[in-house]
Amino acid sequence: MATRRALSRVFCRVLSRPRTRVSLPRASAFPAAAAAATARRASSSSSSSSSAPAEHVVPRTYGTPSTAGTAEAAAVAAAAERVVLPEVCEHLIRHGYAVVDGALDGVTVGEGGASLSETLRRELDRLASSSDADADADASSAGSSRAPDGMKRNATVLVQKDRVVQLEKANIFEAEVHAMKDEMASRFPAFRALREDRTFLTLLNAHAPPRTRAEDLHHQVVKLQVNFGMGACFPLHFDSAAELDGRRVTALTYLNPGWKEGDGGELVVYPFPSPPVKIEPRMGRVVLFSAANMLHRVLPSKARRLCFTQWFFARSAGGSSVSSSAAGSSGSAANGGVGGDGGDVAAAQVAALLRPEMRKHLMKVVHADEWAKSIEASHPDTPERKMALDTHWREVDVISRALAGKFPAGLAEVAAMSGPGEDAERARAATRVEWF
Ligand SMILES: O=C(O)CCC(=O)C(=O)O
Ligand SMILES: [Fe+2]
Repeated sequence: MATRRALSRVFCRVLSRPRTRVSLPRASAFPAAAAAATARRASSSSSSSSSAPAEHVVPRTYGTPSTAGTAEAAAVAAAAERVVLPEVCEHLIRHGYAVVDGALDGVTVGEGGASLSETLRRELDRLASSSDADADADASSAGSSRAPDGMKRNATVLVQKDRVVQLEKANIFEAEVHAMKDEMASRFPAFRALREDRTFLTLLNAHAPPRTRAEDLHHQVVKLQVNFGMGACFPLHFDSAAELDGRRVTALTYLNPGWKEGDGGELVVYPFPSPPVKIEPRMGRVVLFSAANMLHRVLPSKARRLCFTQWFFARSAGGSSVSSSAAGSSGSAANGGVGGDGGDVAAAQVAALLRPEMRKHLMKVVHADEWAKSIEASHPDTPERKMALDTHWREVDVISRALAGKFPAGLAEVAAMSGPGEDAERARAATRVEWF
């Protein structure tokens, strides 16, 4: 306990660092993408061609997406080309996250139509505002607002030794586009196009190429979310566990034109050993990060807040290159660096601690108190919440004892490296951290 407190005291800091982001110019600065979008629109609407008829056989295709050739599909593809740029992917790979502004605002749905961000906002607003008076038997359990028609309360599954329980969040509701019945999905054509169009996924594979075929991005899901405010939030968490689930990249898009300072609901990412980064949920902003390795949370929101998530999956779980090619690790690192001289031992321990699998454990200790408070803030006071908190503190104690016993020299260095000041910044710059 004393070790844990000492460690988290060393590490705990306020979120004071200004936001880092990759800002992109608006539509007109991307003539190639704009031309491509126009061309796509033109080809989808024109029915005649001046060139000679093709001689080759037209292959039969299977599973043509229902949105193929629509204005929504063209807009979604054009927006993906503006988000998944080489420099954005470079930032994503190097820092574990990237923020892109303005990409969806500059693309219109059809000639002279609304922007893609506004079109998506209207669709999600319509879903979040729908209510079936009889449908929500669920409102009482988490003591909050009722579920919009077609949405479900966000819940985390807690696996206990002998049973599985649901830990529900207050005032946050979600819907997965692929789970919608056809009739319902057809009422949300822009989201349907987003789920079906593969431009985003293909560009991620092209600009952030996986090191093995098994890690190639293979499919995607889209989850819509409404947060009704009243302090609703997400606790510290990772989106996936690489060994259990093939999710590699998370892309969040925020649709809140009226967001202002004081509304809360900021996303915080923790690219440790760099300081946490607070990201406001502003209209049209897209945030990408490593689904398996980026710790994040959502701060309590005072205002209604809309967003959606795109998750990009490898074909199957496991096969993560980071677990097999640890950043700068040596054989002795996993063994606490036994056998080298002092400096080598500390360096080997730092490398071992910063490997994604180990950093995940380290994060629990570093942010132990904030993590517990975020669990409390995100869920009503129920036996399930108590269970989650007990599990959290049990894990923190086990991990802190294990790490302090095995990596004493490395912990001291990592603590110094994650602090403020130029020396710490230099140390971080010299350390390669793997995110994917
Ligand atoms: O709403 C957000 O900004 C993030 C949501 C999130 O972390 C999740 O759905 O896993
Ligand atoms: Fe998340």
